Amino acid sequence: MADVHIYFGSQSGTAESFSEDLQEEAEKHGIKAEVRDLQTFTPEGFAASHIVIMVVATYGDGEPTDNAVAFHKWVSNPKNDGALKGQRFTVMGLGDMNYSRYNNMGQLTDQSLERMGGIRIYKRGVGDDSQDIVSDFETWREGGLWEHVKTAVAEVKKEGRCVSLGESRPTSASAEKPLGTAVLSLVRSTAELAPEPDAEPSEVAARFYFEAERCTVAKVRELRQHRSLEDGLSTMEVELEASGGLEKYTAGGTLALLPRNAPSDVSAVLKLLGLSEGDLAKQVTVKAKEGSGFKVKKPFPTPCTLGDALSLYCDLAKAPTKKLLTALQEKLDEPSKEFVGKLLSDADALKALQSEAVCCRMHEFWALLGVKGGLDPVTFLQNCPRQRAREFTIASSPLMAAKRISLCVSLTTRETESLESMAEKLVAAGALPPTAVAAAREARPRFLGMCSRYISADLKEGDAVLAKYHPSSLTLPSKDVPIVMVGAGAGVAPFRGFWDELRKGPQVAPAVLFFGCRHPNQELVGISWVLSPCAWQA
Ligand SMILES: Cc1cc2nc3c(=O)[nH]c(=O)nc-3n(C[C@H](O)[C@H](O)[C@H](O)COP(=O)(O)O)c2cc1C
Repeated sequence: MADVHIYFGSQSGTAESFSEDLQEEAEKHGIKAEVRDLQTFTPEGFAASHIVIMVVATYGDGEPTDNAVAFHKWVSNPKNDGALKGQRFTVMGLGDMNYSRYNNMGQLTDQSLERMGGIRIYKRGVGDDSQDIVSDFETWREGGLWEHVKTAVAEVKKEGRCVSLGESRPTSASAEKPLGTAVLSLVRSTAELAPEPDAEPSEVAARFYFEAERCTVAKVRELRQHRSLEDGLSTMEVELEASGGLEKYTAGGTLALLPRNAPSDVSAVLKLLGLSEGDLAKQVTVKAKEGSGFKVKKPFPTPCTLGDALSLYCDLAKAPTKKLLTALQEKLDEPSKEFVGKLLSDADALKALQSEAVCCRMHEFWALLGVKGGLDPVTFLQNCPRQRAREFTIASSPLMAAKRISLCVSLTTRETESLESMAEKLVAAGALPPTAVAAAREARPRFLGMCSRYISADLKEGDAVLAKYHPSSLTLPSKDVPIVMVGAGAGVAPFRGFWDELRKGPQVAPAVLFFGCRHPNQELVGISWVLSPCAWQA
């Protein structure tokens, strides 16, 4: 029975991975900890936890993540005051300083748990995703978290509280069957596929793959006259067929879209796995290690092609995580195995290679270690960091185009810090082999946003994408009042949808839209669709 339950509210996986780190660290401190997804929240189960660590992100406009909606509703209801009497808690909130309701969920959760009778055992942490959220998390954790948790564990034991396993168990979508271990395998064709066990997503990112709508791209259009990926002046208009859950979209809402890795990154990783382009058509399938009668947690929907697994569900634009390195280490040859061991025991060196400043991609990382092939494909697929959907504000209105959703996407790009200089330092420290410096010289010196690169360079009419709609609190005023809208670049997106609403709706008060752009000679196409409705201005 766990001493501590670590609950996470996460949309794109950060809070989830921080929770896993906390669990690992708790074990090192001799504390038994269990990570729980707030998706499985029940009032009885939560109240039965005597010590909780909450890691909660904020979404929308100060709102809970999808998996924390029920929990947030429950803790916000004053009728439940007192329901958590004596529960020990601490909260780590994740947010982004650029949002007006910065870290709202961390703050509200902290206040609510106290109001409900909980005892705060350690200060609330605040992580800012616009700066260095990992450092914020580490600073919070290292400021005395475990000492306070240990004291709380001792207090709870002294009070003689014991948690009955039955009442504290979270519920599960397919709870009837016991949970088995998922084992992936690769088969040559669909004819060789066996029936798969019942399954649920293994992590927050994976839930998106299972729940998103598969929709068709109706149009992709460049909004600038001079398109250049490298100078960052690519802005695209994308139109998607709004099917299924997307049909209820609203202007100003959010569309989350799953990107694909760059084909060159997929090819480079294929070589590392000892496979060729011909193998992309192979099928990835899952079974339960324990046999039939067990359900499993799947990392992504299967059966699927190896091509989809690598380009859609794995994030190949990142250096490997500790989890992937640990899983692959045993099957590596010397001296790569030894260097992986060194990086796993040197947290600073690994963190430097994973940093956003250098943006070392998957194949670039392995090149630094001198690994040219031989990584086990199944271990890689099972443990690779998962691809996250990226969110865009919708730039259309269902009043104008009920079955079409438009997005306006600018390429995100910047120079990276020199991987070569970093490699030199790590070679000098013995964390990388001497060949790493030459390998680092081959790395791409620019960061290109994962989803904006995909949309700018690869997406085309007729393609299928995975997308999910989220409502937003960004709406037009309900009263007929004068409106001023100001948007620069792709930031004009929600106002384009609002403009359409205003043209179709009963508004008589004047409205004006100011559009800002960098180069009058390069952005005429973008301006044309923004300015033409201005003629309507009252
Ligand atoms: C669409 C969207 C809306 C967000 N809204 C807020 C917000 O209102 N307040 C805030 O502090 N952070 C906000 N954030 C930032 C996230 O909370 C932050 O990136 C966090 O690290 C995400 O954690 P997760 O990966 O566990 O979901 C928002 C992020 C996105 C993508």
